[in-house]
Amino acid sequence: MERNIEQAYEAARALYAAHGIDTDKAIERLQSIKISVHCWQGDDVQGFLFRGGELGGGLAVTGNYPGAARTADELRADLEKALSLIPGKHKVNLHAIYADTDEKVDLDALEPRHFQSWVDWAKDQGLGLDFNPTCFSHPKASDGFTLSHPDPAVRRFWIDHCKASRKIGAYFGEQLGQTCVTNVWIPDGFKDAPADRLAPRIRLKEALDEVFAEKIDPAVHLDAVESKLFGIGSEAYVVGSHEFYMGYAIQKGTLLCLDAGHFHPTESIAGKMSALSLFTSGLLLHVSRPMRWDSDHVVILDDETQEIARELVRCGLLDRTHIGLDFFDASINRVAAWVIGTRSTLKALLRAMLEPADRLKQAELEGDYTTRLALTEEFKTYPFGAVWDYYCAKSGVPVRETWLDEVRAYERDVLAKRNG
Ligand SMILES: C[C@H](O)[C@H](O)[C@@H](O)C(=O)CO
Ligand SMILES: [Mn+2]
Repeated sequence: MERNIEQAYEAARALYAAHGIDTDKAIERLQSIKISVHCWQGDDVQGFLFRGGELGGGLAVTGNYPGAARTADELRADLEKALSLIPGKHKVNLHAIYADTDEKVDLDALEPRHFQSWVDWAKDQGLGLDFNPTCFSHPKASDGFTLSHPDPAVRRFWIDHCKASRKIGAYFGEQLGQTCVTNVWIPDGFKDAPADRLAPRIRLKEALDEVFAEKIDPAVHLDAVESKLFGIGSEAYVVGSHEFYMGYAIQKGTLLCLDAGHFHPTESIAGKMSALSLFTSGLLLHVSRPMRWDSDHVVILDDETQEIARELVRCGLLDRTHIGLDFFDASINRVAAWVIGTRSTLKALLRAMLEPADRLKQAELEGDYTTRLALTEEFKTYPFGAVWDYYCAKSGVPVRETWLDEVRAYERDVLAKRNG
């Protein structure tokens, strides 16, 4: 390790130690945290099952940066490159459309064997896997409804797909010895004001009950449900709203997924976590960056991400929260997008671990809001960057922006050679 990195770390360690904050312990803790890195940033949510099809479900990816992965091998190579530039051991989050098979198989007939190459790769790389049924970008979802569809035959198809997805998730968990979270998100909703808000929700509840009917060992597999306020084409009404899934998760014991882009623009998921922790079995986060709407921008170290990390640390939620990423930006290098989003999320967590949380809570209890505000502000310029640099160096990944050179070299040698 470079001497100046060590020296800066020693100075930072002393500054934090003066407040009773152990930087070595914070690093150790950060090292144990797994971020679930979403595969779909690598190919603009295309997948491999129905290549060339339109992206559905009201999702939109803008940009035409060259080098998107076209095959599972390319996507894995890109993920490997990104993960080699991120400290720690993490998970990869797959959607069902990322099945790696030559068979012509529809979503309702998917089996674990269609994902064997992913499992072998994850084993080899020491990674965990998470999973998602893909309830969009399919002819049976073209009218905007899946699990809550009024036609029982269409509903049946999506129920069977979600059941198949849980089996695949359970296989991941068994094979990899790491709990797999399978998250159900559906786009169902109306563009304009519905005449009946209740009936689709009754159908969705019944469909989910059937999907989750088979019990799976929670050590290998956990279910999550993800709400959304609105989507493109479902501006007026979304069947799986926050209230719907909050109720469902609490009643049925599934994880509740909070996507940072799925609420009103001024509504923060950080503000919800403490309350939900009292009533849910756990949370899944989709850390994302909405800009004016659910635009899925790459996560950065902004106030919202910092506040999410703070809540995880200060409320002691790290052990029961699964942290996933969800963004897709095709206007920049896609490997860089993963690196920026994941490193920023980890930085936010480290920074939160290096705050004088006990002191702040004590000041608050005593009604000393002056100290609370003063310390909060002063700690923003404490040298957490020196601790982060040291952690990166110690983990054998590039320090500061030097990772970009590696991405540029990969772009030149690999990504630029892909066309079509
Ligand atoms: C690919 C989607 O982003 C993802 O499945 C879902 O989590 C979502 O956030 C939809 O807006
Ligand atoms: Mn999401």
